[in-house]
Amino acid sequence: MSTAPQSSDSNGSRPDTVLVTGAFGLVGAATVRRLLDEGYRVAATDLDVPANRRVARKLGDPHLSAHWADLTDPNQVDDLISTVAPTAIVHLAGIIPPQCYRHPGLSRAVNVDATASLLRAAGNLAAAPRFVQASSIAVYGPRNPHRHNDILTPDTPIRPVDVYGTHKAEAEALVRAAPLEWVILRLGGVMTTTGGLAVNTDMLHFQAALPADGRIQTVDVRDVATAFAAALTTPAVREIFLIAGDSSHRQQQHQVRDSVAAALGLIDAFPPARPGNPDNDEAWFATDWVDTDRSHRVLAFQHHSWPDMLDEIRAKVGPLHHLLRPAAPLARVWLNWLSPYHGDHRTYADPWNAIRPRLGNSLTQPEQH
Ligand SMILES: Nc1nc2c(ncn2[C@@H]2O[C@H](COP(=O)(O)OP(=O)(O)O[C@H]3O[C@H](CO)[C@@H](O)[C@H](O)[C@@H]3O)[C@@H](O)[C@H]2O)c(=O)[nH]1
Repeated sequence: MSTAPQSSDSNGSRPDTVLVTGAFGLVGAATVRRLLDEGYRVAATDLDVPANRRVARKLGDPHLSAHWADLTDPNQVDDLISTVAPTAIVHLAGIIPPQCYRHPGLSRAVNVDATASLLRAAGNLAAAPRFVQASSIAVYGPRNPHRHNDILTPDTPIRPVDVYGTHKAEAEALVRAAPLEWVILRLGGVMTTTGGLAVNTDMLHFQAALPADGRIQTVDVRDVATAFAAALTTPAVREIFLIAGDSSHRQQQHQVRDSVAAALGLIDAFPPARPGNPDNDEAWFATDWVDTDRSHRVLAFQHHSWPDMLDEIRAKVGPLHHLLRPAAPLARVWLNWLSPYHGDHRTYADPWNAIRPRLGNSLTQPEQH
């Protein structure tokens, strides 16, 4: 059905068939594209929904096979693994914020239990595949920039407090205990220049809750894909890597959304966001700047700076920019209304409590106010 992938370089053997889970999501589609471009045979699995079928059709490639499966069903996982018999697995399937807050049970089923099923089924193969796990900076928990002068490293103690970070930390523990070669990538704020970010009212509500001055290190999804591809052959196994963009990606939350909106033509569309409370270490979101020296040295993935991403967005929007510009004041009124702080005149952001009425309790650990 397909030609054999190119042979390996001197660093290690190149996996024949790579199974990518969550293959038609934001990171998944970019990773599948990258692996196909590098000559891999890719077995892509995701939920059988129209949006995923559309992405699969767009990616269409003789070296790509789509396998529709619900990974929360251990029988479907067993069938998938025995059918594909992958030589490596890139495990991206996940439920991310804010959906995981609305559906904490589903989040556990996908982010933790499905990981356990995949590891168990992979362990039953004659040759255990390498397992590359998508994790997140969220495992470190809330980060008050007024308290922490340091940046995150793989050795910074984890302290997840929300559903997402807690489930990702549990999944990491399962992967680390498994008797196979593993690599864990903890991702920063993944961004794209081509659409594909799930921007909906829940997301805008959630974004508005975040402290304006919270630190976040963004990264282009294509660079994330490069990191996952490199993790398939790196000799540095049983290691955790932090994946974020170069120093131009070290930003505050408000800078990310304001600069993307401006690049789209929606200048000043976002009402001013609230600052975080310097005296409350818990009332911050679980993002920060990270040390990428080692990950970049080993995985060589940083190629798209933040200014370059904004230039690309501007170029793609083109003349539509002029049409969007007059819409900015209207967008501002709507976004103000969507904010969880609408009509509340306190000074500081209080993200976990602010999103609770709409999205439910996002915490697994009690806050210490
Ligand atoms: N097969 C299968 N796929 C699932 C399941 N649940 C979710 N998925 C798929 O998992 C994909 C997740 O993609 P997105 O929602 O677009 O998220 P992402 O931004 O690509 O998230 C990636 O990065 C996160 C860190 O930033 C990771 O936490 C996440 O696991 C993923 O790698 C989607 O295509 C979704 O259909 C399931 O039960 N079975």
